[in-house]
Amino acid sequence: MDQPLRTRRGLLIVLSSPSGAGKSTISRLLLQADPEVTMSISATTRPKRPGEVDDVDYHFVSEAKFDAMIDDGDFVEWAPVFDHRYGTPKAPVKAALKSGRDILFDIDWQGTQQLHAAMGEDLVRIFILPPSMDELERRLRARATDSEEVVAYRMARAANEISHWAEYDYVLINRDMDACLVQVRAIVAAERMKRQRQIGLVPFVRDLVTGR
Ligand SMILES: Nc1nc2c(ncn2[C@@H]2O[C@H](COP(=O)(O)OP(=O)(O)O)[C@@H](O)[C@H]2O)c(=O)[nH]1
Ligand SMILES: Nc1ncnc2c1ncn2[C@@H]1O[C@H](COP(=O)(O)OP(=O)(O)O)[C@@H](O)[C@H]1O
Repeated sequence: MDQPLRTRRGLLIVLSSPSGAGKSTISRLLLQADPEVTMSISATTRPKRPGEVDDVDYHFVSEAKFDAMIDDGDFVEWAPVFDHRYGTPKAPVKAALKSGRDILFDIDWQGTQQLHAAMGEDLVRIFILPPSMDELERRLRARATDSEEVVAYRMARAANEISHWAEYDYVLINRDMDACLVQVRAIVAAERMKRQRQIGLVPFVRDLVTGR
């Protein structure tokens, strides 16, 4: 009898934020905590940072390969960000949704708008704000993966990314990482229940009232 309760459509969960606000960290913690969530691994033309692993953090590809992926219709969305291009491969998204699993996207506001246009119904958009611009800069430096120049460029672009905050369904302030993760998990839990009500509960309620 509990089988229908688990039947639900997969969610498309988007996390966006200015660079350094904490979305990669929150994504990693959510994936560790919740086996029903898979990560969408983007393709990018940006160089690999120290510690990043190809096909785990990103699919690091050449400009020519990225062009070919566009031409082949491999992306559900793609956009230029910080002088590089980033795109979401279509096939893993389809596979996750078909199997009823949720898929998590760490993408910017441009990609979020495109996903919304393509598959808005099951999209859950979460925007992460830093507690202050000073703290954002401190986190970018503390991460110690980017040069001074790259940090300055990302700070200069932060206000533009933040200007899209109101296009999101939920807006969180990442002061404390644990508290922020609790909030993200609460959102995911509530959004799942919404879909269960729409799909999984229909046969359950039918059997309930007919006494089967
Ligand atoms: N539209 C789009 N944006 C992406 C994609 N992958 C990553 N991004 C965004 O590109 C921006 C830069 O990402 P990254 O170079 O990893 O820097 P970080 O945000 O500082 O970790 C971030 O805002 C990401 O959310 C993608 O597939 N599509
Ligand atoms: N709530 C927080 N408090 C303190 N440091 C944080 C917090 N959230 C993230 N960080 C740190 O800030 C840096 C940037 O976080 P990251 O997840 O890489 O950001 P993004 O993916 O948004 O660019 C990392 O060193 C991370 O450990």
